[in-house]
Amino acid sequence: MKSQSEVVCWVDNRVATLGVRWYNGRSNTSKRGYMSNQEVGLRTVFVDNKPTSRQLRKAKLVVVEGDQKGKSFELTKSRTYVGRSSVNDITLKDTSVSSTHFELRAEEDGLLLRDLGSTNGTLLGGCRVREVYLAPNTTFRAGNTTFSFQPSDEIIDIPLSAEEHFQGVIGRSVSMREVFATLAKVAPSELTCLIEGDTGTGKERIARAIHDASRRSSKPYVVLDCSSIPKDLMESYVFGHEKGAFTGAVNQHKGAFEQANGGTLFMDEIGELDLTLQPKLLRVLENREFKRVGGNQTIRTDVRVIAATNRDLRQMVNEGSFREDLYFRLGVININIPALKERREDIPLLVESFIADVASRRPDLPKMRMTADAMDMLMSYTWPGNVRELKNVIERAANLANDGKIERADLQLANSLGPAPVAAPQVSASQTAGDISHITVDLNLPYKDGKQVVLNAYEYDYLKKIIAEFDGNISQASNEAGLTRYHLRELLKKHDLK
Ligand SMILES: Nc1ncnc2c1ncn2[C@@H]1O[C@H](COP(=O)(O)OP(=O)(O)OP(=O)(O)O)[C@@H](O)[C@H]1O
Repeated sequence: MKSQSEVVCWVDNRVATLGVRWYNGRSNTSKRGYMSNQEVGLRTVFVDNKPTSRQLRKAKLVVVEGDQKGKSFELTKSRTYVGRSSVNDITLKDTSVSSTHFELRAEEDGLLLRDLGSTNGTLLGGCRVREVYLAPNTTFRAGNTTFSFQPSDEIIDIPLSAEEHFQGVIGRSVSMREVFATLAKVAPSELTCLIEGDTGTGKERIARAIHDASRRSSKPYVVLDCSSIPKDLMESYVFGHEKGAFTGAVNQHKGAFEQANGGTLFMDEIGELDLTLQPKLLRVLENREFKRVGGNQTIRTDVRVIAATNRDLRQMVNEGSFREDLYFRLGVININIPALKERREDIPLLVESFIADVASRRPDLPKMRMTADAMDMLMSYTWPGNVRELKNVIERAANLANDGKIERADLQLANSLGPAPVAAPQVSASQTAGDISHITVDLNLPYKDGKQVVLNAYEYDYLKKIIAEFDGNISQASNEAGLTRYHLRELLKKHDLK
């Protein structure tokens, strides 16, 4: 049996192997060195085997054909969105270009050009491409505009945190160290933040960490989950109401802004905020004042707002279901949390912390340890429910383990490809909304976690069926599902079904 430290060490070796894969095609020495002149994209700089910073090569997109011929756009971020809508980093005038047409993502392997489900496609060498790494001076076309990709000599340094945690948020991956470095700078400021990431990636945890590391830490921290509040009560939840403002308003009520006065208001699932309320929220963010529902008095407020979403707000703006001005106002600082499967190096550390967590709550349980075989399974699983799912798997396994030894079977993961076995909802035509007798409700899980388990299983089965039905044709499947091609592709990717 391996001791815990051996397991961690083994995982470190495993991470090193992954590292070699990331740096594929380059010499091993480059892992510790600096970016060479030929390289584009991102490069992580290691000192004493620890990632210390990232280097990003600046580049330009030059329009070589089309209405904007001769125009040049700078690429200075690790992710750049391009399209017709002003919500993008680069806005084009070409009407044959989609609202958000493609993105350019700086990665360790180079600069990735990714079509985002555009109508007219992205073409390189006459072929329609979905994803391709660009070589310097490559030309490609979107709509009637042809671009040339031209790297520059300049390098931008992106700092990484030396720590493997920030206010209780854990991670040792390069992407989380980058998030921690941003949080350290952003938390003491008064800036509004928008946290984006899939469900269960830790957005709420991070919002709390920002509050705890801010000057407001001794003041209230109020959470408002926009997805769980009935539409007609939302305004009252946010701004409060006066007695008699509507039927049932028997007393005056202080809303989230008043409750959070002096502190932080975390608005979770901001994408669910009704369109009619969005201008009112924008006004408070700009003027710091509001009125209760049914009230005439203007109330001043001193609240820092942190919003989070697992939906693609840019897409929602393009579709008209989220206001562009509010999107920009909330995203003064954008924090993007990657899915767990994109930062598997974090898993051992998270596991260690979740095991310690169970141990502190259950001193009656024997000392727990994870077998290398079980850790191997955790490292290769797809984690559609992200860190929340990992936490629940560990919690359950700790209770099932024999003599504290957590083995593969205790994890109850179906395999390394699909979601954990759960009672998936079988909805028949005769079932009415609200009839959930066919779903097993597990009261051992908090509401959000239980809901996610069912949702994951539903998504997985739905995607498998719809893709099989249309023989893998994304356009037809997305039409039938009422999803954009981009959204469907993202869901397939989330469940490793593409
Ligand atoms: N990096 C992390 N370190 C420690 N715990 C984490 C981390 N990320 C997530 N968690 C834990 O995982 C669980 C889910 O996290 P959280 O609720 O913050 O996710 P979320 O992204 O806000 O989910 P949703 O989109 O469903 O609201 C929580 O118990 C949280 O404490």
